[in-house]
Amino acid sequence: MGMTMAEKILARKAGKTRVSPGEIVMARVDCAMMDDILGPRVQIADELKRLGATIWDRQKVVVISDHYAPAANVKQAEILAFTRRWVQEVGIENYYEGQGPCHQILAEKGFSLPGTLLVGTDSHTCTAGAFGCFGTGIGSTEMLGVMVTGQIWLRVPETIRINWEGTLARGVMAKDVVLKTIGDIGHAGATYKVMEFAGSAIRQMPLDERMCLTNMAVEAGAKTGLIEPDEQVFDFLSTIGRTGYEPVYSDPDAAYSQVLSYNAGGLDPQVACPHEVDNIRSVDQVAGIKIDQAYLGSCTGGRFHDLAVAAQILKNRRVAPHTRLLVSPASRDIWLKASRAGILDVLAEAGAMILAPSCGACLGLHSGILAAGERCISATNRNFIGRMGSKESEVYLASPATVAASAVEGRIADPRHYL
Ligand SMILES: CC(C)[C@H](C(=O)O)[C@@H](O)C(=O)O
Ligand code: SF4
Repeated sequence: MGMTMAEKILARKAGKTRVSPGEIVMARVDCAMMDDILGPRVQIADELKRLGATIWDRQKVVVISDHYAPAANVKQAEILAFTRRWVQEVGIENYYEGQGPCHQILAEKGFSLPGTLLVGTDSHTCTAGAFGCFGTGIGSTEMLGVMVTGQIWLRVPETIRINWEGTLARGVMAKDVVLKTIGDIGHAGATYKVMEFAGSAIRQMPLDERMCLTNMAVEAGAKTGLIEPDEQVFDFLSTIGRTGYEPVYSDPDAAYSQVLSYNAGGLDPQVACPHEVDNIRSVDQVAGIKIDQAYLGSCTGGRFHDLAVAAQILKNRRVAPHTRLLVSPASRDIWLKASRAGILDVLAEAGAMILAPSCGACLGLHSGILAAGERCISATNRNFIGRMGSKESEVYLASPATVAASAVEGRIADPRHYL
């Protein structure tokens, strides 16, 4: 019996030749990421001091201040100041602040490497799976253990194989693929499993799009999402000078707990309605619903490809007068690239507010909070009650294309009419 790529990575990290689902292993971590919310200031720094412990390998630790940066109030500013001081004090060189959501930064800086194990104090650490890296979110207590030992115990998850074959229609994006998948299996449909995305539609996707798929795996409860790495991944890593990793691939006779198969050509744009990610409708079922805000951004929907598609739709058009379009590029690099390509100009000319790369509006912390009774269509990954502001606001999740088309009409709209 063969192994899935998740099993192969965990076997490697546990120093074993093979592992099976259900088995508990002690795995060596390749990279440990802490963000500003659940990172050093949530006792990790204090406990390390109390234990008199040192960090197992500072080169393998990355700290990213993204949720609170730039600070919206004194409390956030204090947390950022604490985090900054701490990395200095303990000598962590991999510190990034205000450059964008951590999962995008981990990818850009080459910490999401094929065949490796990455843990982070943020649930969307699964984003790294687009690079063939087993990335998973852990709590702060668990992270304290990793800081001291460099190891973590994990139960080997079962894997669900999700095949998408064929070619997506124009105006249909990875976000639609993942919303459709989660709509079918439910928001707990992959609990503690791996979602392995495969098939010709996935292979055709740019890396930016693949990251949207793996990013949302946790929204179905998955331990991680994975995609077999290919030339696109290797080429990207070589441009940033990362070498020496060893990719893994699933064996043809690997065992899956479930196999789902889809025809990409038949997919319509999808929308997740309030207040659950699996409350899915196709766009034509909800078209016409009035919106107050449209949001393009986050570690799900603020990458270069997302902004480029939105700009195609918004070029020579205007955001509807009663609607706000907010754009937060997912990193400083994306901000610069989009700026140089003229994309930010197109968006701003259409009436968009261009914001700093940050988590801000995605989780209702700052830069775009919703008032009671307001409705937002968002390229992000969560639409829980109150996620982006008031408990009496509503969030609809959709692709960047659908968000852009909706901004033009001021109502939920089908992007295929604009492309
Ligand atoms: C704040 C943080 C713990 C959280 C997460 O883990 O995902 C956040 O990034 C989110 O998207 O809700
Ligand atoms: S989902 Fe939103 S809040 Fe969470 S890491 Fe991504 S951008 Fe930040």
